[in-house]
Amino acid sequence: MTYVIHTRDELAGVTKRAVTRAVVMTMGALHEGHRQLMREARRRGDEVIVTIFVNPLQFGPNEDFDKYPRTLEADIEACRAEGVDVVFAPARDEVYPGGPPSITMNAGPLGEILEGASRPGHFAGMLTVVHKLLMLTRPDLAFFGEKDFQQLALIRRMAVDLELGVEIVGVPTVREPDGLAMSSRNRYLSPDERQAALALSRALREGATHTEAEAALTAARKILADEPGVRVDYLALTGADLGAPAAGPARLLVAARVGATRLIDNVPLTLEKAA
Ligand SMILES: Nc1ncnc2c1ncn2[C@@H]1O[C@H](COP(=O)(O)OP(=O)(O)OP(=O)(O)O)[C@@H](O)[C@H]1O
Ligand SMILES: CC(C)(CO)[C@@H](O)C(=O)[O-]
Ligand code: BAL
Repeated sequence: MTYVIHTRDELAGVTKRAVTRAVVMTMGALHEGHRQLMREARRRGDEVIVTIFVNPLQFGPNEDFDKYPRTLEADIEACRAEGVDVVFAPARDEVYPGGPPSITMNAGPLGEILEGASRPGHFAGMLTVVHKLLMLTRPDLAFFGEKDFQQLALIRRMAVDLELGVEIVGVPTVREPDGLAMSSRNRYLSPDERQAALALSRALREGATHTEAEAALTAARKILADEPGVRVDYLALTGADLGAPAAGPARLLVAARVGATRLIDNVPLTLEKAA
């Protein structure tokens, strides 16, 4: 029997596998946010793979690659507790056997704004390793957190633009009871800095109570300005696709330094009126 097919839906029908494989990519130092991704992956996948790899390619020369927390034993325990089937924790040479790759991803215009403006090359390095890890693990589903909202948008874009044949699933941000977005980098904060860092989620929460763009930004800006321990890198209001804000679903995003630690956060909001 020879099938001749003409549409991508038909192609998906003939290439569909019996088992649904789900992947969660991480840099380790796992917390409840990562565990939520694993639970979603477990719920939708027959097989769950967690990757743990601190990717040198996405760190700038003055960033925290060397001091990034590495807690492999505890991470494996967390994966076990979530019923993960496979933990893939490769060494650098395993991912980049020939040294740094000469062919890499270009993150396009969306990779140049916000995080991309502050961290040149970050998204190209991130997309390159995500693409490699997708090729190595060959999943049907891949789970990423909304905490890294621009990253999630870029990975979705790459999957569509390059026909990667993987469904990218976004998972809402998991927060500490006091509102702080969970992040491996929260470990760097002193008790005073952690207190100051609460201004980020407080500002976003307050901003999101407004339905007019300028009012949302002004409210968030004021809360950030009132916290001397926080140095804002950017506060931005965008459409839900990170484009210009219009009436409807939008996103309020912040990046700031608290001491030496750079944190990001974002929340959804709905605008009645654009800026
Ligand atoms: N609080 C969170 N809620 C939901 N998903 C999260 C949260 N924090 C991280 N993730 C997601 O977990 C995946 C792995 O992220 P990563 O290992 O970089 O953790 P991280 O806490 O974001 O670390 P970092 O502090 O270095 O930014 C990403 O898809 C990221 O968006
Ligand atoms: C997606 C990722 C694992 C790629 O290194 C990283 O950027 C992260 O942990 O968010
Ligand atoms: N959590 C996003 C990866 C990074 O900051 O390098």
